[in-house]
Amino acid sequence: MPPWGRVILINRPEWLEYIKQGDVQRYSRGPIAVALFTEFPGRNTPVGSEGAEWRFARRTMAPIFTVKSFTNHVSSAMNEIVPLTRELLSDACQKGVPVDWNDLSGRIAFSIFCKSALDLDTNVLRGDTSCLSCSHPLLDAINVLNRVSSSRILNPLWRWTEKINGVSKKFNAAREQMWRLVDTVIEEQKRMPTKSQDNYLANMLNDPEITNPLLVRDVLVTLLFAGRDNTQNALAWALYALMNNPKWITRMREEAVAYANNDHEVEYHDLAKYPIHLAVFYEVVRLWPGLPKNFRLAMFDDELPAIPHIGQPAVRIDKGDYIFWSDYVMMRDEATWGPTSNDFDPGRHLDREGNFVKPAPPNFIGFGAGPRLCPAAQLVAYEFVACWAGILPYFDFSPMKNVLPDGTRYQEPRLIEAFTPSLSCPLMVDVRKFNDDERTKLGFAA
Ligand code: HEM
Repeated sequence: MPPWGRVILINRPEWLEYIKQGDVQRYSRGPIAVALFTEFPGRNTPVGSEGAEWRFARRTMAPIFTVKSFTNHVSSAMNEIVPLTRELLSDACQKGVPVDWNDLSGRIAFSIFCKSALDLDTNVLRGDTSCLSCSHPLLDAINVLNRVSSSRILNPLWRWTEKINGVSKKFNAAREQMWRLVDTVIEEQKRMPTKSQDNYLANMLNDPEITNPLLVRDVLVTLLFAGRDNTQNALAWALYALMNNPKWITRMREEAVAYANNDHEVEYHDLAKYPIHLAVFYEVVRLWPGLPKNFRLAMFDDELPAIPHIGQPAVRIDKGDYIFWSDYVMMRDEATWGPTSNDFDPGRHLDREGNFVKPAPPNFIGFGAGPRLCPAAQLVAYEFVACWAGILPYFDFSPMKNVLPDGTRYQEPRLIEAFTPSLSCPLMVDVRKFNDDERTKLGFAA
């Protein structure tokens, strides 16, 4: 056995759940992942820390993932951002221009987070399509950091190779830029006593237990990254899957029309009324999970339990072994999900009466399990439902028919090699707005 332990690849959900339940106590991310995450998103975050620091970072983030925050802040952000998205899509229809839904999803996700947690208008999303050609320096910097960080997972020599190929310079410049921008947001919040003191950042700054300014910065960076990236991917893969399975668009639309309210977008407390949307969301996360591949380091000798029903005996684990798995492969495994495991079928999360049946570990591990379970699972489900319920009753989408003057055409996206399940290319779609007759037929009051 090599001195650094064995690398054990697992594909049984029972074992993955076992390891995740032992997270922090018996299994850790290990020094490789911690070194990677220390660079980005930062040392003082749940993803980049272990033990007491991890606990403190989780507690620092907790207020953003409460029902109070969803009800007071996220719902009110959705009331601005969803109508703005509709305005933008209407503008695209009027001008007859296609839209890169992958890019637009990122703008929506980024705007929701900035508005709800920081009370910040970033301008990456406006009511006309001209905003689609403008970027935001923070988004650009995070994109560079994400791409470079994920390439490091498979390159143990990155500290050296990046010096030679110049990538480390690019990474450091992007990180400086991101830190500067985040520090500016923090300073502005501190300077503005009249500004709402009831947002997440203000509360964090007023918390007497949070004395480390680097913690505030790292936590914001993590949330900006996670809040944008995974939400973007879920919205983008959803449209890709839905365009290939239009009957689910019809069902979502019917559900959205049934509960549509002229005064406001879907509110958090109404989430349970949207079983079809929730089933679609969970099916998207099953097929394109938040972290397609992952690993842990065993901190003690241990044993993966026997699985009697498949005749699998227990497996010895030694301190120092690395356990690898792929959520992506496991959640498409026929042995767990049946012969249609690779198909997009939200129906598998609905019972006979059409109630949503939330998939859970061990089979469904799209949000992880155990102590490191994604704290945002409920938040992102709400954002997803509110977005689609606010869009599908008004618009129809189809893969872009024409080829643009610069040669851009509709392409089937693939999963790229990254931390998160990012799309390999723009998702170019044509958008069509329903006219009044069509909307009446859909069930909207005239
Ligand atoms: C569809 C959307 C999302 C999916 C599928 C997803 C998935 C996951 C998964 C699988 C993990 C566990 C990682 C592990 O075990 O190593 C995780 C952790 C985490 N997620 Fe999410 N996530 C999503 C959205 C978000 C959002 C919107 C945020 C923040 C606003 C967020 C914040 C975090 C944080 C901070 C952790 C680290 C938890 C820890 O290590 O204690 N996630 N997420």
